[in-house]
Amino acid sequence: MKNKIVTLVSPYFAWSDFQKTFTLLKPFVLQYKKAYFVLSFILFIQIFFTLAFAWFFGNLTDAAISSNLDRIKALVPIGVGLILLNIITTYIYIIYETIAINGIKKDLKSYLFSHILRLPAGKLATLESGNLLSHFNNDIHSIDGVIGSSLIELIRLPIIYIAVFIYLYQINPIICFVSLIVAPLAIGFGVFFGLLLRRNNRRIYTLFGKINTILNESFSGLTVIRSFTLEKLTFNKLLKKNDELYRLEIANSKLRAWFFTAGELLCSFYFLFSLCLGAYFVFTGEMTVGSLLIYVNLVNYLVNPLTGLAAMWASFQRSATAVERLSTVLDLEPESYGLPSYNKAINTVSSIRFQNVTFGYEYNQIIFDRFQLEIPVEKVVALVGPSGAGKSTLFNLLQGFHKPSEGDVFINNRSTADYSLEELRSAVAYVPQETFLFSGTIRENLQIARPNVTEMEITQACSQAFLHDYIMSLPEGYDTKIGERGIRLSGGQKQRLAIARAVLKNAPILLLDEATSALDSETELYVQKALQELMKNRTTIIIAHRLSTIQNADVIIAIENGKIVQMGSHEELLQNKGLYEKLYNIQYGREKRKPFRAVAE
Ligand SMILES: Nc1ncnc2c1ncn2[C@@H]1O[C@H](COP(=O)(O)OP(=O)(O)OP(=O)(O)O)[C@@H](O)[C@H]1O
Repeated sequence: MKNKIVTLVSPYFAWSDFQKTFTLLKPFVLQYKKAYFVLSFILFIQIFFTLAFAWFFGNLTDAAISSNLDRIKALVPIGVGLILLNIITTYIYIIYETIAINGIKKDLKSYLFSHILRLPAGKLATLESGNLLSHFNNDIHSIDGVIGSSLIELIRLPIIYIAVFIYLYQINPIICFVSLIVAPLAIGFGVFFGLLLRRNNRRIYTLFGKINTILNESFSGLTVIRSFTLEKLTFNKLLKKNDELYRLEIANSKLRAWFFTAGELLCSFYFLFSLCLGAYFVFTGEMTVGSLLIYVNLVNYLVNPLTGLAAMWASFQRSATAVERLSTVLDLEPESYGLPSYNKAINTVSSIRFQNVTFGYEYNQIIFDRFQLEIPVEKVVALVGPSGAGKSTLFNLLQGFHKPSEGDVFINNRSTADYSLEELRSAVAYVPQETFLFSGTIRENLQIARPNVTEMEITQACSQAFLHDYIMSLPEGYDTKIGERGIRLSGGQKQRLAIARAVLKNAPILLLDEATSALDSETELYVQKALQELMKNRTTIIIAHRLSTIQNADVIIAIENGKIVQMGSHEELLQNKGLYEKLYNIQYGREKRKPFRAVAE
């Protein structure tokens, strides 16, 4: 039986929830301890006001009934003073509460973003982009339950309950004791509804994430949606989730309505009961009318704190769900302590070596098994092989995006694990298959290559990438906006912009992931020329999809299933009947050998 109850309750209530929530938020809350100190101080003043106002009304009533004008005259300035002080403290309270809550949210947002930026590629790949956005847009905004007024209420409500209880006990102990009977009922209600709300909130937050993912994917994959006429399907997918969310929100509001109605009912009955009992005591002469007024003013504080605590519990459950979701990201170990920034510590490269590298992205997956490769420095090395052979994985290992489970990658006879991430990545210029452009101007997209690039370096790099003339033909030149809201660059122009970025980065190692899409021969020629300039005096590794582009490579390495099966020059490999010749024949056919050699001189 006991185990059954534990199993039933544990999804809703776990001590670890409290621990997790407070451990995660503690450092952020401590940053604003001054604000919390002011809020706590005001809290005590407000408790004093609550009692003082009740005392004021009661005494004023008694003074009026006994026609004591002097007493009335003495009480009026006290009432005015209390009102003024109350206004001032309320004002200060609002300001400091905003400072604390928004400050914590701001810090948490920055911390979360920097944490995500520092996560290893493998772990980041497991997180959905929609969920990541949802952490910023929904989860962080839902932590009020543990950092805002609810936290203050947690302190205020028990204190106000005790203070009012003691004060009213002096006036009439019997009515006070009735509140003790109501207390367990009020707390029970709150806990029950709070737990139900928690279950719904979990589902709601998961749906927020899913909806964000659908939206995110739809906007970035709009072309695919259109060409496969997936509009209706995508719309229905969103519609389904949206309906589900709507139903859950309605269910949530019904729960909240039940909860508040039950609380209200309890308070009203208790109020009515105490009023009748009080009226009876006035009738028997055991209480004055003024005392009854004090009672009427304060009696709600004997039940409200209890239902209030329950409401706070419900709000806590909401926040705990949000924290639970945030901790799925924050619990992941980042790969560096600080945020990497450009740091060119490796100026020249004397050796690059993969030594006994064993690696798989997932547990039990083996892509490389004791892989050995020495990359000749300041040469052009081309990697060829069928899809899935492991070419991109070699790039990932060299840049430290993933770490080998055994063995090591060495640069200048030093393990890449011993370089900081910023040293390692600043030594590599990577030209990906698809160039990513940030929204902003052409200049801004080039400036990201390295800090403090000069105007002259930018124009030189663009000239070297055969892009300068085109940029200058645009009305706003280098200030032309590109990216989401700007002009669209063609595939070849994007590639050349990526090459210009690599020229500006001026790193000793160049990694080129050749674009699979074929360019027209003129653009191809420009891209090839730009690349040849870029490759001078650098150690270049190219993943070649179109074999036409690598005939001049110093070494071609053919990889299959994570193993080197051939190595040599274009001519050497063509003469051997092996993987390279097979790939070459698939792409060009024997009869087309001649035109192949004419490209990109
Ligand atoms: N993030 C990942 N998680 C799990 N497996 C992966 C991941 N990335 C790649 N793989 C797997 O690793 C293997 C090697 O992939 P890799 O991308 O290195 O091949 P490739 O030779 O570059 O292929 P392509 O020429 O098609 O780009 C493949 O079987 C692929 O499915």
